[in-house]
Amino acid sequence: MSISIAELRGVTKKYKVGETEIQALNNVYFNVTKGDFIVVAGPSGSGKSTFLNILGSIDKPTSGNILFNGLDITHVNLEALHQLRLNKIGFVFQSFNLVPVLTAYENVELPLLFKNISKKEIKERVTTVLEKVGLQDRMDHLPARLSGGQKQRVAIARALVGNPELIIADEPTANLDRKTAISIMELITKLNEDDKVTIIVASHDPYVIEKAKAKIVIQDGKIFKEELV
Ligand SMILES: Nc1ncnc2c1ncn2[C@@H]1O[C@H](COP(=O)(O)OP(=O)(O)OP(=O)(O)O)[C@@H](O)[C@H]1O
Repeated sequence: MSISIAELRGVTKKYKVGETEIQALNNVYFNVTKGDFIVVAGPSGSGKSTFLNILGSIDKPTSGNILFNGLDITHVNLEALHQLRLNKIGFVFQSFNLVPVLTAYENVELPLLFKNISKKEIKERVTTVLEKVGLQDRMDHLPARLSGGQKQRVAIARALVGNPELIIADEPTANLDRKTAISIMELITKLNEDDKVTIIVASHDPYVIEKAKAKIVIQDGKIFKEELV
């Protein structure tokens, strides 16, 4: 039986820009289940980031419901959403979003500082996850002294360090050269295959699409195609 991690039920998202209303998502139903590795494709501006942000509770829908682990979280308070993101979801962004004045180690450590975990355990977890992404010899480097691929590995380590149930990656290879993009996707694929991490990733990149186990396409705010890759 498949276990639901995150689910959208009839989700619509509208943005207002001056007098104009933009409908970024239009009555979307979708369920991410445990162990999935889904790629979200679709043209620029079709609603991929909006879809991921709502799935990851970074953003709220205009109407419709969001469930996480089967519980309706549409109307829970900000503190509960913060705890959900901290404990259950890891985010990876196209532009890495690292804190420039913190080292690789400190960037990965950051989410754990909001949790009640001993210093010893924090050190063990940060070191283990940085080793997993192959950065054991770059822990003390500031982001400015890392390559694009290394920065994205730090971001992946930061997303993983809290042992999340779901990793959401928004165009994780878009700012990387081909070779680096391939090594980042190999890492993400391995996380899904070996550690059974549930992954949903937005991308136009054919290599990313090829690696995923399933694909959905969003166009004009609707999911119009769902197929196994
Ligand atoms: N904060 C916002 N305010 C107003 N309009 C927005 C906002 N965020 C997104 N939009 C609009 O919503 C639509 C969907 O945008 P979204 O970023 O979700 O698309 P996308 O598929 O991720 O695009 P891309 O592939 O270019 O990143 C677009 O028309 C965009 O201009």
